Amino acid sequence: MKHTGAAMAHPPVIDVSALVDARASQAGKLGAARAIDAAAREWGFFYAQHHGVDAALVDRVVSQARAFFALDEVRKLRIPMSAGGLAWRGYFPAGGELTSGRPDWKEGLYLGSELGPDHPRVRAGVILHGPNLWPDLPGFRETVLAYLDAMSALGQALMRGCALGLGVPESYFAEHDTADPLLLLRFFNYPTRAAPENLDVQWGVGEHTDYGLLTMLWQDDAGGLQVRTDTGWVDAPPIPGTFVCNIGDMLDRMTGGRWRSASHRVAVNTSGRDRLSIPLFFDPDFDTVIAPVPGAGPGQDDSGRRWDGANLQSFRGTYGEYVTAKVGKVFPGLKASLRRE
Ligand SMILES: O=C(O)CCC(=O)C(=O)O
Ligand SMILES: [Fe+2]
Repeated sequence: MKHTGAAMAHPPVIDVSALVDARASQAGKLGAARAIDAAAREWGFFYAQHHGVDAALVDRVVSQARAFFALDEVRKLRIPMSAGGLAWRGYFPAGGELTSGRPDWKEGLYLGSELGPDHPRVRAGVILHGPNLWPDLPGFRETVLAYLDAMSALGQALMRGCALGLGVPESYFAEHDTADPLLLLRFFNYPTRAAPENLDVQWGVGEHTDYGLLTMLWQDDAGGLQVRTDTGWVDAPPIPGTFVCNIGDMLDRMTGGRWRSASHRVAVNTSGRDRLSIPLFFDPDFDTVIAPVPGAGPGQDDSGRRWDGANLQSFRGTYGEYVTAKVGKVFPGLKASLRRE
């Protein structure tokens, strides 16, 4: 796909206020929806501006994330991912995640919807479902849970725009895929200190696509996120007050490839200070059978252009099946615990 008009230096910034404001006009909603459709086709990425998420809440989340990473490693490792089990929660140190087969030079804390031991899916041992592992920091839990709620509402609003952009009723995704969305939240810190020489590190995060519907990312001002386009890699620089949003594999699949689940990566941090990023993955209900949106064309084999060499358009099954196959590759240690089940 060619970029129209003047070449854009980065994915477009879209005013999404009409999608979050209940009093907005239909024309306003359609304007935002068309902009999302164009960006999703051309880039698979856009910046959401005027998104309505309380800036003070975002500041509190950022402060909590910084406070967590500032703890010494021994304290961070009091909540290791190995203690999170199948729920996929907790802390991993730099070098512990292999996004594209090599260790990423980042440390992270995995969080998500808080589900107690009596929740049916937790009882049944369904992966990605369970309680969080909370660090011992005042206000951490309340802040994260409030942020999950606010971002879930934004995710639903953006999905209404996605539906309108695809020419289906605005409630389409809420009715078919996101009545009970899978929400995963990650705090990442990309250290300035160099990786040890014996570790085969090339990226902060290696090239990959996201698995689900829509990712909404807060990033600090250090930079380093890059997006793959038809003509090469392009920076997605920090823009204050926005979330970087990108289309995941499931929206690519459901639109028959009309929308791009674009490859992206993060360069090793050379900014001279640690880089903080906070992606929120807004994904389909675990048990939803992934089906094409009405009017979507037949998907064509896209294995030739995909980073993982997989033909995404041939995927059939539930989102749970898709994501289960993916996560084991990223954390080999947890895959082993999965096999024991
Ligand atoms: O940290 C970032 O900027 C991007 C992280 C990312 O792509 C991911 O976690 O899927
Ligand atoms: Fe990603």
